[in-house]
Amino acid sequence: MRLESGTSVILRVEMDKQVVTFGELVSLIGRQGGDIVAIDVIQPGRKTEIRDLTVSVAEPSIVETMASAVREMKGIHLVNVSDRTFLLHLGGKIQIRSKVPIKNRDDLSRVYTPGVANVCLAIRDDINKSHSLTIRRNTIAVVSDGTAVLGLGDIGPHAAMPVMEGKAMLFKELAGVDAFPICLDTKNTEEIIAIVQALAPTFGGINLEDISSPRCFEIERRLKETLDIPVFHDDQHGTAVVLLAGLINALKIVGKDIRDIKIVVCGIGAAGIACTRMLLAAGVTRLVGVDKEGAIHRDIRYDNEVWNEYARVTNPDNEKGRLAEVIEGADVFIGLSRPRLLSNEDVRKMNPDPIVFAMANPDPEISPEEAGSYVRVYATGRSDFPNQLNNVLAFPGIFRGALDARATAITEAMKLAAAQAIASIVTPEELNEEYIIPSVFNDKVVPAVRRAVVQKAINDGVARKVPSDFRNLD
Ligand SMILES: NC(=O)c1ccc[n+]([C@@H]2O[C@H](COP(=O)([O-])OP(=O)(O)OC[C@H]3O[C@@H](n4cnc5c(N)ncnc54)[C@H](O)[C@@H]3O)[C@@H](O)[C@H]2O)c1
Ligand SMILES: O=C(O)C[C@H](O)C(=O)O
Ligand SMILES: [Mg+2]
Repeated sequence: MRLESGTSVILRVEMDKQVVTFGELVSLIGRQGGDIVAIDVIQPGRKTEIRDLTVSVAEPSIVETMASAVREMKGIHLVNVSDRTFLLHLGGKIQIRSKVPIKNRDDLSRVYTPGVANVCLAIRDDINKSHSLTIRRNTIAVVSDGTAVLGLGDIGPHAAMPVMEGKAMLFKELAGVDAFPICLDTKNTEEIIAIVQALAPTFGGINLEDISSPRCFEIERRLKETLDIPVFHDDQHGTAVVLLAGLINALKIVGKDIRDIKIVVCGIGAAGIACTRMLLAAGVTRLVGVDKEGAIHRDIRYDNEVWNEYARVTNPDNEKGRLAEVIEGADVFIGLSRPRLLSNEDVRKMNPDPIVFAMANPDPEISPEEAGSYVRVYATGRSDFPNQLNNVLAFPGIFRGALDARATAITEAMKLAAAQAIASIVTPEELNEEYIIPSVFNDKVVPAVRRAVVQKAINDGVARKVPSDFRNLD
């Protein structure tokens, strides 16, 4: 179990009262470094009793040793150990609620039959009306197959669900978008495409999430071609938007030009490839991609066709070798791979004023302690360090804008404008090493991204509707 420090856990214990007293259990927990802060009797009994003990611990490591000691105690059966995070997940994190009450027959006949039939027929006659007369107007699907969940890898569709529920919460809380998590029990590209196509009438947009590369590219491309609602692979484009926003601001601090710097991108998967594309579009010329086998270069023919294309457009000096070698002389490190791949020794080989964006979740490629003071600007994808570079800064506002404009697609210009909008929220007076990117909780982010996205959707001709705040503007 992953635990935060200074956390509290709940031990559910079944006690055989003929063998052990509660006092003995309390003192054992105390000796192990646990502080019992609450006791709930779950199932009282004369012989055996089940109790939940809320125990506060200073260090996560204490939990394991304390649990083993409790487990070994005669007369005690440790039913389970759960922390607050687990409890928050009981029964899932979201629910569906009606917008109108059904209190009488009249309500019933309008929300359901017979009244509803006229609405159905209106949509049959003009399916565009589904965007205004159904949940499509404000609902998107968050679709995953569980193959690249955070940096945890292929943990399967069931295990992916808490992340997808979390994404749905972020959509709702930050941008008022209703998002429904859908985890598919298939890794088959064709099946995923067919399923999402079949689901499309229910939704105003599709957010693909945590689908591993290279399948994610084909899935997104084909869905974009065939659907008339926006399809957006968040790990690719959401990440690229936020990364560019962060880089624009970090470069202002170190006074370097995007066209002169050397960037090393570690992890050439969904996020790494999309970020590379966006960086090249933004003017980067010296970029080397590194994956498990080392630098991606032009002297190898890769099975992954996307990497062959990657080798063609990156690595101008055709550098070879492992991360520890190609990091030499880099100005920027961008990690979109796995935890703990970059060492302090590696960052010391970088040019002065290095920028390190260690974006693997939940643990970055290098911790802030390991990065040390040599790194000038350090950012991660996490919320518990400064400079959170996380796609959550992008996807809520992007879909808010796309839904409001009833967009048919999310174009390159819409993404670029979103990146600039995010970067511009940090004013020159505010900008510093620990503040290159606005907080997720900065309430200017979603409106700014939405505005930029709607404007570009209109310019690019993908808007089917001009939102009222964009009408009658000079
Ligand atoms: N901060 C953010 O907003 C954000 C957004 C998207 C992804 N991410 C993180 O980026 C990482 C990748 O996500 P993804 O969706 O692109 O997954 P992915 O599976 O498509 O790509 C991961 C890539 O990392 C490579 N890799 C694995 N071990 C490596 C190693 N030792 N050295 C170099 N490369 C290695 C894999 O081969 C793969 O190509 C994850 O940790 C994810 O949490 C962060
Ligand atoms: O979920 C996140 O926090 C970011 C990103 O989508 C990821 O897969 O890591
Ligand atoms: Mg993701």
